[in-house]
Amino acid sequence: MPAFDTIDDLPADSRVLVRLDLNSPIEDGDPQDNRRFGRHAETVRELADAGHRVVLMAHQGRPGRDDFTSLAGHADILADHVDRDVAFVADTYGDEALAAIDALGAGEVLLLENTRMCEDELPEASPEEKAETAFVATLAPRFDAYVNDAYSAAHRKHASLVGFPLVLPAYAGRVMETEYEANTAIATREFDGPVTMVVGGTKATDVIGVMDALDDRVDRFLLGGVAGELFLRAAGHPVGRDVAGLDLFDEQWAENRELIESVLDERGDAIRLASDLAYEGPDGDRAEVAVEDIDEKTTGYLDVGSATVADYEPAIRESDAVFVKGALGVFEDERFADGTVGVLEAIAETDCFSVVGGGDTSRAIEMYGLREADFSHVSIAGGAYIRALTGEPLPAVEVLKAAAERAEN
Ligand SMILES: Nc1ncnc2c1ncn2[C@@H]1O[C@H](COP(=O)(O)OP(=O)(O)OP(=O)(O)O)[C@@H](O)[C@H]1O
Ligand SMILES: O=C(O)[C@H](O)COP(=O)(O)O
Repeated sequence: MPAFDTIDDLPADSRVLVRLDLNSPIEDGDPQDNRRFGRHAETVRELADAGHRVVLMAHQGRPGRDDFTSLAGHADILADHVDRDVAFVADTYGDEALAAIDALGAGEVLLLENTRMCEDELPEASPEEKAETAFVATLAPRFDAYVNDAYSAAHRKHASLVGFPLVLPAYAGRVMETEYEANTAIATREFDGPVTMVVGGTKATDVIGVMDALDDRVDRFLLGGVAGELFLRAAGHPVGRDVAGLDLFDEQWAENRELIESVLDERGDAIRLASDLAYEGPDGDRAEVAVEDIDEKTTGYLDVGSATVADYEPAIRESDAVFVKGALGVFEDERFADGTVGVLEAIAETDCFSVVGGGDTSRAIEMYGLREADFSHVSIAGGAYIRALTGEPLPAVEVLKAAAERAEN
């Protein structure tokens, strides 16, 4: 039985207020289509097809940043995915919004303005405090139910995520359901064979925390990316040189050195480090070097090498479950995609339970023509995925669970 009620449990002909996560890259002021739209479209379509009146809330960017924009363009992209009209109103809970909500017919869909344009949304606070805001108190009485589909924002204690489910019967949408189940599997499911975690990317501080927390749930960690180079450094290799003016290595090294050394010391037998690395050679081509032959920190490395991929592939094939967090190299540049793509291909070829997480890393799947269907789950969450892996509760999920308990009693 799921931890919360789902849209299967919604009473017929409901007026539903639905929270999505349509937070997207913005280019020249316009939102760019991405996998979040396609995923949420499933929930929206299902609700509209069932004849509910569907009012959507979502956020975009953060106040003060360039990506903080209206959701007008998001409504158009979503409409293409849902294959029906998605009306938009440039208001969150004022008279215009209320009029548009009241005018909505059965099976119709309306998107409200960026929730973060409403003052009550952002400061993080308890569900009880958020439920008392004018935003929640004004909108809630117009609805029969609240649906949360925004798993990827569930680590935030914002009004649209934790306030409404306290005062309305609350349900999980399809994205919330599948993300929750897959992303908590590492902590909750029993697997018959080895559990492997591929660890890479640039946010070394986050993933090292995950490695520390998952210590007893993971049989082997396959390392690459910035985190991998920091572990190589702890093992005595002079690697981790920043290129292109970025500061990815030294600060994270200073911050995590002790933890890295202790994780390596305690779980060294479970940690596989790259045996070779790739860099940009003098003629601009990909060049590789064995880690043993690196004796000076003069080169910036951008991928794991081919011997490392050959070493990681059988480890993946023998696994019963593989979780991916972070890319093994700068896959956006074709020359340095071999590590990330090689590992993803190996996972796709096996029938193990597999979850690929992280907004950037999962982009490699479409960039290099892999099929999402060959993985058990490709997450659309970033920060929430990291927290799920460490077993940290997500506030918006906790309120959904509490709502289900309330409904049962
Ligand atoms: N050696 C390296 N040097 C610099 N960047 C690297 C290296 N290896 C991987 N990367 C970069 O890591 C990025 C992915 O890492 P990130 O930590 O952002 O992971 P993610 O889990 O995909 O993202 P998010 O948390 O944003 O959802 C890729 O864009 C890739 O270019
Ligand atoms: O894009 C995301 O990861 C989520 O929408 C959360 O966005 P935030 O980090 O701005 O809260």
